[in-house]
Amino acid sequence: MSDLMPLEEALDRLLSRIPLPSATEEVPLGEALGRVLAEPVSAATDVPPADNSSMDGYALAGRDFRPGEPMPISQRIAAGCAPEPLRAGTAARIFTGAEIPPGADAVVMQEQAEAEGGQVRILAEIKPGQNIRSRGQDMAAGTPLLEAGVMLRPQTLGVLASTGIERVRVYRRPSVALLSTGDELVQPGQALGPGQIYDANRFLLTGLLQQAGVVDIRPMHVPDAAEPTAQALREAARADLILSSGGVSVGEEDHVKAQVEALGELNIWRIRVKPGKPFAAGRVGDTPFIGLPGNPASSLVTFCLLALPALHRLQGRQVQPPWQLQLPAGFSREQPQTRDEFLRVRVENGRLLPQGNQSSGVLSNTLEASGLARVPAETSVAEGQLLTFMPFSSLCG
Ligand SMILES: Nc1nc2c(c(=O)[nH]1)N[C@H]1C(S)=C(S)[C@@H](COP(=O)(O)OP(=O)(O)OC[C@H]3O[C@@H](n4cnc5c(N)ncnc54)[C@H](O)[C@@H]3O)O[C@H]1N2
Ligand code: MOO
Repeated sequence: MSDLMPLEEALDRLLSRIPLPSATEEVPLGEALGRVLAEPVSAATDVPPADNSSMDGYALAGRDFRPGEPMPISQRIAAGCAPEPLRAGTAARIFTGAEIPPGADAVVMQEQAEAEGGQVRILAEIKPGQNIRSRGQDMAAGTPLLEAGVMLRPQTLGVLASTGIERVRVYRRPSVALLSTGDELVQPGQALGPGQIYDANRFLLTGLLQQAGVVDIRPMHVPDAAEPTAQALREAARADLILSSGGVSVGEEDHVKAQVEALGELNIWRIRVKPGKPFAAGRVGDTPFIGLPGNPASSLVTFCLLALPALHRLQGRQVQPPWQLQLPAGFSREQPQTRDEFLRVRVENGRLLPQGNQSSGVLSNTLEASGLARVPAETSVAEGQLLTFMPFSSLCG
């Protein structure tokens, strides 16, 4: 099994051959969710743009304050209003989010004050600056906020909006040709004939691609024959990436590998990963090609570990390793494997438990599994031993 490529080497090799996007476009903030920034962004304004109150209460100047003595209320400042300078010896009625009037340096919350007949008595000690959110305390204008390669999440959009940014420059979205190979495949909705199965991978992989931010997905079905495979690959090479499932193993019905070699090159084939050994990658013409094994669990695992980082790079996104937590095994296994194994597991009482049948043809156990646990090659597992756990929420997003 020494001819199998270790996962990390395959990932490095794969990523080194994925081009960054060449084109960018400007989009309004409201359409930017999930897009990848193509240039750095700095704060356009101070946030908040002016000192403002964090409480409903009374704004005053600390030097005018006499404990227990009434002060005249000289103005009322609601959020959204422009305050007048505070008259000496007076307080201003103020509300959360309203601008602090020039001359005031503290806000007393109304629970610590008594107002009557246009006057207010402050019942507590005050500290200069209390209950004031100062101008620029969140961000000062010009503060670098984001680098190119960052994917825009809802909170990122909120931050950009708070500083008044209306449009962002993002990378153009890549297109992906998605090939399901195999004579046995039919689409859900059709009756199954002898020897046929439903094409689970088209939906599994379409979902994973959509979740990864790909919009232009071009699904194709490819029969197990050399010329139709070549034709499909040529057509697929018009997309920015070709992602296929099946047809990469060693049988003479597996045509994908040979046809990729004929139309371009294959630079990864067979990795030290279970499930997913026959994973292949290369190019068709100049278009990157990623060939996932046909077994659905093998497709899922190799998509998460290899295709997703490649897609991130293709989108211009910084490639980050998935979350990796060390959790104790809730099982033991004496028989070591020759490949690094990625078990579909659930977490119960903080322990990792393999979920159901781990055959690479079984996908239904992912309904209850919450992620993958890695068992290194040539290693047995003792109960309580720490294993690396990667939640699906981080692996597939
Ligand atoms: N003699 C050997 N045979 C196999 C080896 C090997 O080393 N020597 N490796 C096995 C391993 S491991 C895997 S994984 C599979 C992968 O084979 P392929 O990638 O060529 O995939 P296929 O043969 O086309 O299909 C495998 C399996 O998955 C089913 N399948 C395929 N596509 C879909 C789909 N879209 N939806 C649902 N199921 C799909 C297909 O019917 C097969 O049952 O090879 C082993 N063989
Ligand atoms: O390496 Mo294969 O994916 O297990 O059945």
